[in-house]
Amino acid sequence: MVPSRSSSNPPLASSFYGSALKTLPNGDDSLGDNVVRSKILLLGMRKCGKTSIQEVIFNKLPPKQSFYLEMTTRITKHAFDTVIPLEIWDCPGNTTLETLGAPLSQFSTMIFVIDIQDLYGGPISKLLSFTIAAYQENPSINLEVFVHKAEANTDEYRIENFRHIQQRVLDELLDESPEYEQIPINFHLTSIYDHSLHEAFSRVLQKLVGSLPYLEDLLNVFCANSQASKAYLFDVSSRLYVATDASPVDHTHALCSDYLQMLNAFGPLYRSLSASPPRHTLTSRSVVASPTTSLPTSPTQPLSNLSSASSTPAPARPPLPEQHLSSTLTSPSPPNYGTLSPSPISTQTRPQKLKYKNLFYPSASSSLSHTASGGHDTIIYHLITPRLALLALLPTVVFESRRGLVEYNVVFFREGVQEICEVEEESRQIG
Ligand SMILES: Nc1nc2c(ncn2[C@@H]2O[C@H](COP(=O)(O)OP(=O)(O)OP(=O)(O)O)[C@@H](O)[C@H]2O)c(=O)[nH]1
Repeated sequence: MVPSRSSSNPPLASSFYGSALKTLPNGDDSLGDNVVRSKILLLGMRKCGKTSIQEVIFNKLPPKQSFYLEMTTRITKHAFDTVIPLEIWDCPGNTTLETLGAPLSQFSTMIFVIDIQDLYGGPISKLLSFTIAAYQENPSINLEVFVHKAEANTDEYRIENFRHIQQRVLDELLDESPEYEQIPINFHLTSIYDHSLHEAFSRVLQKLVGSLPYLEDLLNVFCANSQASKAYLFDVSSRLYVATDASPVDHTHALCSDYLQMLNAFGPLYRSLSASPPRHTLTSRSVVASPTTSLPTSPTQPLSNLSSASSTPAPARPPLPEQHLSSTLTSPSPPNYGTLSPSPISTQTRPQKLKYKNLFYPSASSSLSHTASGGHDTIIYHLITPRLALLALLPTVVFESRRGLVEYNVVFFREGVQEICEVEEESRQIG
């Protein structure tokens, strides 16, 4: 089936687990869903790949099918719910400041797409006019440039063209006025045919998530206490990572993204099975659906603290079991696993949050062949909220010997993330 961009019938995609993308009917200004959405403006010349970017990330369009997308003739607004609600404006190639029909101050982010194979004169002068106007109207706007279709160039030309575009934009801004030198513009090399697009868009998204430092703190603590070498909090549907721990993002991003894609593809096959309680082992050892997890109680911190942008240190809540795993690893006598059996993670009767009540949290794991360091790693997946999942890598030996404790740490991690998400949602409710 050829995907059409001109359809005015929402939704394009939705699912219970995962994010939902809705296309707003032409002319509609809002979804009427009473939430404040962060608006992202997607601009560029004709055929530079704007709609492909939006469709591949948010509507699971197979990249090769982007060839059949029709030309965008009117501004199309897409609403997408992840850790924060987004509204993406896909603009036709001939959009100007006058025809945009909205002040640039409304937007949190402007993404300007430049085809790496294009002649750069036209796109760059358009980029400059939007950048200067955006900066004057809204100095705090995030300005992002996607140098797109990067895979079409050889490695050598890709980097050369990327640098050339970057330099030319900065030079021309400076020519306009010396004060524009300070405009912060971020450049990304992207392609729908590899992971670069998801990685770049993830970085764009992260700048909009006010609670990012807290999510990162939770991931750092999880990694430290579970001996994980890397952990990501992914939006399940779009496969954008909304946060990661402090270690550098490397090839593990592609690994986790591919694993999530595989689970997204096969997950629905298991859903009906896992609907019946209590727990079902779905494959020999790799995919497990757990029933609703009862979350351990811990003292509640005022939720407003979590969302404040002040320099307050990491919130007192959620209290992850500090050193829990590491201390037991060095403990001479084996810990009492008691209620720490792998799945269900905890069966204690604890107060549950209404919002996440009656949900079940599938998990999965797979052991990987030799890693660069020569050892074996295991990749784990745990659903954290209906939209977010934790993906992490840890040594297989740790996973096999201390799986219960790793999963116990996941319970605390989940509780922390759920609270942060609740705060984000509350702060964006209108009325
Ligand atoms: N090689 C390559 N082609 C791409 C990439 N992204 C998009 N394309 C192709 O570029 C062409 C135009 O893509 P669109 O998404 O329709 O571009 P657009 O900017 O929305 O076009 P208009 O609606 O005319 O403004 C299609 O043939 C896509 O398959 C990419 O990363 N690499």
